[in-house]
Amino acid sequence: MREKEDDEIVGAPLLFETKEARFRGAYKLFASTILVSISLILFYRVTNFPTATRTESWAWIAMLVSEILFGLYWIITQSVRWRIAFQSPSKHTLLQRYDEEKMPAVDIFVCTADPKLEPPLMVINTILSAMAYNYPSNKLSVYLSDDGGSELTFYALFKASIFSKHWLPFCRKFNLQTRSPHAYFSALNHNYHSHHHDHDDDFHKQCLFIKKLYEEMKSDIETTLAKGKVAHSERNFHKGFKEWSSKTKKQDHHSIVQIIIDGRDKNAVDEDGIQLPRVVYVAREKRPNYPHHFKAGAMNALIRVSSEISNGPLILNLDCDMYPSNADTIQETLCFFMDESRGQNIAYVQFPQNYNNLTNNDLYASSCLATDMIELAGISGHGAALYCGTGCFHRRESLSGAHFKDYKAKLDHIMINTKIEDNRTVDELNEASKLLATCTYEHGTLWGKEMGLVYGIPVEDIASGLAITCRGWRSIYYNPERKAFIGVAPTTLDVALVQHKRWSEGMFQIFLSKYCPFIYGHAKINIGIQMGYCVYLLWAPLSLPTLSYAILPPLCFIRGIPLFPQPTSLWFLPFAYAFVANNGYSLCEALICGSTIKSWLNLQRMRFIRRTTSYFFGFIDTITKQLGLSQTNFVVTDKVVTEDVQKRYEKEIIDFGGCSSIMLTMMVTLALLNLLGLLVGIRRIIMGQLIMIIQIVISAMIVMVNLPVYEALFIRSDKGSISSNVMIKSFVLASLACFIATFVF
Ligand SMILES: O=c1ccn([C@@H]2O[C@H](COP(=O)(O)OP(=O)(O)O[C@H]3O[C@H](CO)[C@@H](O)[C@H](O)[C@H]3O)[C@@H](O)[C@H]2O)c(=O)[nH]1
Ligand SMILES: [Mn+2]
Repeated sequence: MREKEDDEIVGAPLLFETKEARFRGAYKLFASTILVSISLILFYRVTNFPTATRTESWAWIAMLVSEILFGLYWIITQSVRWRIAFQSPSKHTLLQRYDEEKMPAVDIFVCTADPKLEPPLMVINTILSAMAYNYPSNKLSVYLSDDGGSELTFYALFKASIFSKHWLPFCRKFNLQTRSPHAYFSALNHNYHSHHHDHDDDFHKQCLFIKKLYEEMKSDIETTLAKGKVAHSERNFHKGFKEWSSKTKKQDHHSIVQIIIDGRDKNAVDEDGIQLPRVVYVAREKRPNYPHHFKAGAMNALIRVSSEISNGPLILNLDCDMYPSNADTIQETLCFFMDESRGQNIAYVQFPQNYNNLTNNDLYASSCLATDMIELAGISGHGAALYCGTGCFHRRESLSGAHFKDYKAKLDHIMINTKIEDNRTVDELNEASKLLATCTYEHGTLWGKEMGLVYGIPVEDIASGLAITCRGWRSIYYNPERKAFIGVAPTTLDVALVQHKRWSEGMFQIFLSKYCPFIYGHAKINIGIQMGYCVYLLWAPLSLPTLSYAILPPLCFIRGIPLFPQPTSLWFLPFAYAFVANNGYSLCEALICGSTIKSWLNLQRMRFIRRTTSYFFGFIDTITKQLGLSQTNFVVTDKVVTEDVQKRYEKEIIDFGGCSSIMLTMMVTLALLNLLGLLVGIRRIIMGQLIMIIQIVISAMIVMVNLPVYEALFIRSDKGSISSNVMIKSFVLASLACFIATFVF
């Protein structure tokens, strides 16, 4: 019987196809020329070592070390450009081959951490779009993990569960693609007339009605939020509110599990009489003396709680600010997992992160187009994907810690639903689940080590993905034409830098920990994957060569020390080539990926600022943590913006407001130093010291990138500009550096 089934599948269309990018040969040729120029640069450094003064020798050594580091990093980045793989799933083949009965149940996890930083309205928009997936609702369960332990969030979720009774039928009836009410209504406001339902009277009426319901819910939630507590009259509508008392605090409360919509309840239906998906609120127990392991802890509690309630074999993990924006994503993803010949060893399918609030030229370079279209697909070419914490579908088994070989031994079926009929009441299920979400539950277990997400690293996602890959699983990166998930990008420099500091720090921590891909992955994953991971893990140390390139050239101008060859010398060529080829290539890559020249320039600015601030302080903090001087933290990014900030953001004016003063001081000091260097350098060139030309170009580039910094220092006076306090500090520091360079060394 079994054989016959296999026979039928042989020769049948595949559920997904993998294609490799073209022109790889040409690229390899081009990359080799850069490699040659890098080697020549290093050769030049070693053979032309200056011995005249000690200062000169030290400066030279610093340049040599920086160039070695840049060179090594460049080699690492080649791994993700070697074998770029694009995936194309075939939803139609899937639907032809499997009927709904055979499809696996999907548990969707949404994490939120604080009702002030992450507005409940945003959270429920994500929940509502997840509930509205075009998928049999008896197979969908949506879990909200609330690390804020807030009744305000619970209230919003409860309200959303009522609104969903209208929203879901509406989405179905008019086959909406965007199923986040907020996103849908905002888009509708912008281009109502271009909407194809324009003349449809029925649509028009219903749309107005639903919109009114949404507005009412929104205003209820906002009023409650403003009051800071749920009104007495409202509390009577759900017994779940009893879980909160005046003593409940964010970091000190018992575990709360409330099934708000019970997927088995025949009365839990929408306006069309169709079953609603299950909705569960979870706030794991928090106590002051117990570490809660941030998002990783929340995810692990959800894995356990959901296994008790629905136990879907597939898990979709979302941040509260990432809403599903394509109703068919689950089916597309199933093409990978359910492919008969290649699906069994896939642990997870990761989608890229997209944002709906980017400015025309992506002011803070949040979109990472080249990363999404090329680099991540480049790791995929080696058979793995980076798990990025959101927009990722996991096989429950692999996420929970199974090794592929054990899994294979256990079952050779494609995803099957293992949940057996459960006759327990909602209250019984709530109580049973609560026990899985207590502070002590994990004591003496392998949770956070070999089971679930890994603890102790602020980018729990990357480390966990790596651990899963090393357990023998493959993973897929899929970047579909129509965006699958859309989130919120930072709208101030501060948030952008804090986020990158956490990332660079967490990733470097992975590199230094036992999870270092070269060691942990040795003999388990191929070298392409090991290197691919390191493209990101090494952001923090990359700050050091960047800083020396930003500091030494201007200081050496002042002293009159040349660091690069004469423009008339042949040695000038490899430097010039490496510079032009790298930047030219990066620009082409960006343009091919659909970016504009201006966005590319913004990316260069943000890269410079990130490397010299976020990554540098990330580096320092990682080192102090290694020495045991401080502890891991997870600074949740603020997703709320004031009108003032929003206006500046829309006008693409950099908002320096709120920036940590140490990061700002660093930024301004470097900007001033290079401005000064440039002026002195120009004087030297005029005096005929042509040898300074490369140094001048470097400083000139840094000055160009920093134009908005000078503007914020000397011209602007709005709230997003730089305070005089920081300006004075930076002036003193920059002058001190010049003074030391001139007189001390
Ligand atoms: O104690 C915590 C802290 C955070 N979160 C949630 O984690 C998510 C990510 O937090 P956010 O502040 O938005 O961080 P980002 O920098 O935007 O997140 C990126 O980086 C994180 C790792 O640093 C990944 O976990 C995320 O998926 C990825 O989107 C949010 O949904 C939070 O609610 C928790 O549930 N509990
Ligand atoms: Mn986020």
